[in-house]
Amino acid sequence: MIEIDQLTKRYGRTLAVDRLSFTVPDGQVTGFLGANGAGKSTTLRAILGLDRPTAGHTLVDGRPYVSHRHPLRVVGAVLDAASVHGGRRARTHLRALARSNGIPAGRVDTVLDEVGLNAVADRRISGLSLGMRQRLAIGGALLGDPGTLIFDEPLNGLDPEGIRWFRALAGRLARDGRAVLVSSHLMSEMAQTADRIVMIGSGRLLAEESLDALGPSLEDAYIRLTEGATNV
Ligand SMILES: Nc1ncnc2c1ncn2[C@@H]1O[C@H](COP(=O)(O)OP(=O)(O)OP(=O)(O)O)[C@@H](O)[C@H]1O
Repeated sequence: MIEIDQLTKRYGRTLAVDRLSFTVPDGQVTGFLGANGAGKSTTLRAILGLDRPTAGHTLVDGRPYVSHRHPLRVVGAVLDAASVHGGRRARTHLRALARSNGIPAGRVDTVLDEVGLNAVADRRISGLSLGMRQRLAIGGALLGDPGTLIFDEPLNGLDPEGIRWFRALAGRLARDGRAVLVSSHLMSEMAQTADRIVMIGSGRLLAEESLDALGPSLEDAYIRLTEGATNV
């Protein structure tokens, strides 16, 4: 579970996030929506301790992310799949990640299976397609079997079958009791993936609602709610 409480982040004169509060509860997929520059990445970075808030705080399972002894076992996150690269083989990459986080090596094969990369596990990452690297990054997030998952634009590079696979995976992770936060610009996809929606504009909360409460068209709700935000 993630709790964001009055999170504020200022970069010089830019107020990227402005007294933002919302919750990502266990057992549901929460879709995180906002226009370019609305403050989504800043919020995700704050949750993961990569950005220090100007004010307010973020908690994962009741504690700041950085205070968890083995963070990868608490939160799995994919912020930028393209950042997984290089000459290592996919399996070796996951093994190294497991080792450095005190995760049993046996988990690697389970995860490779889960993300559908068994057949290419011994290929070098540099030779994998963007979609395969996306799956590998998702595998890294699943490795510690965490109770909370954060996916930033996870559908980039995935083909239609990959998108369907991700949708099923997110649903399964939530049904197993995990808190799942997914940011995406793809409204139709969000409408099929999320149970609830958090929408932000200009760093402020615009809506935190169940998908059903936002009406029959998520896209219409998004346009309606973001119209007032200055940076749309
Ligand atoms: N390191 C930084 N230094 C200065 N300004 C920043 C920095 N990071 C983000 N910003 C600014 O903060 C605001 C929010 O940016 P952020 O990347 O969080 O938005 P976003 O919703 O993730 O956008 P996108 O969908 O385009 O990724 C923007 O005005 C951005 O220019």
